[in-house]
Amino acid sequence: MSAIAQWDGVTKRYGNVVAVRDVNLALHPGEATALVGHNGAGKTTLIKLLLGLIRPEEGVVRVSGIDPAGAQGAEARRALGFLPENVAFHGAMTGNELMTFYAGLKGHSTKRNRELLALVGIADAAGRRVSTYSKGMRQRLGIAQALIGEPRLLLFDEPTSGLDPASRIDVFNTIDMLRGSGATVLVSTHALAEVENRVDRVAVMHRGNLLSAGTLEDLRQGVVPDVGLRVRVRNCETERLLAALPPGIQCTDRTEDTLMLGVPAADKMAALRALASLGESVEDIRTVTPGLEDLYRRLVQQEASAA
Ligand SMILES: Nc1ncnc2c1ncn2[C@@H]1O[C@H](COP(=O)(O)OP(=O)(O)OP(=O)(O)O)[C@@H](O)[C@H]1O
Repeated sequence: MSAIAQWDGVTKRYGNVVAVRDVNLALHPGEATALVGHNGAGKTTLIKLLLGLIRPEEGVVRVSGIDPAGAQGAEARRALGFLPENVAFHGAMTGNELMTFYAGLKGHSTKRNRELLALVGIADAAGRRVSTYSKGMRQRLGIAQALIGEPRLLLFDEPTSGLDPASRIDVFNTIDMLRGSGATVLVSTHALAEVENRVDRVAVMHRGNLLSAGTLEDLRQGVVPDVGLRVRVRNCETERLLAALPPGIQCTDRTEDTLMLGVPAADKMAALRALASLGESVEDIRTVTPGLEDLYRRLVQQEASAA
């Protein structure tokens, strides 16, 4: 599948600070990708590079095959919709006026503006000054302006920061809808649990390095080759059970009545049989699939211990 956007061997420095280092990443048509990482990890820098606002010191950035900071950058940017991290609008203008303004800036017709405002749920407030909007409504307006001109690639920089739970769900529903309509979406976010089932791929940034990129399953394979088992133990017999575990089973965490075990995937059935043979001390066994928060934490830990 050819990429709609890509960073090839990209390094960007601000003075002595290496904001992103040798990043290789591609966005594929029709897919939603979450860009996750701590504050200062380099997420916004990657987005600014795609927008052509900054140039890399090393490597190549392409949007639809075009250098977005080059002579044909304006053409590449026409395919982009962007929601900045801190969306700020002139409070004296109405939603309608702002949409007209942004359509003019982008060189697109205003014909679909009303439809876009309805899509994000603020059509009724379109005639009101933006200074009367709540934070969530401003964010919705930000999404509506990003959708002007039906961009094929949408870049959302922390679209849910500062929003209440209902508005956060709405934002992710909109992302789902865009993805369903065939758009490519890159969403930079700290909301790992919220995003995990809403995107096709995840790219994990840490201190300017891309630690991992792929589907959640790719991340799981790369980070946790073991199967996780949560074993509930009767009568606080954890010590006895630990001593009786066959080799190859690692205890990763424990409480008085629960053991978290890691088992190589190939040995899962053998491990389950061994646990079952320990008799009534074992009250319950559940396999545990690590979520994005867990995977992210482990990736960062791995990086820290390798450094
Ligand atoms: N204009 C700039 N001048 C100097 N340093 C910068 C500039 N922009 C970003 N940086 C630095 O580059 C690094 C990456 O910043 P970036 O904004 O890309 O991170 P981020 O992952 O988007 O962070 P956050 O989640 O806080 O928005 C940080 O160390 C930041 O301080």
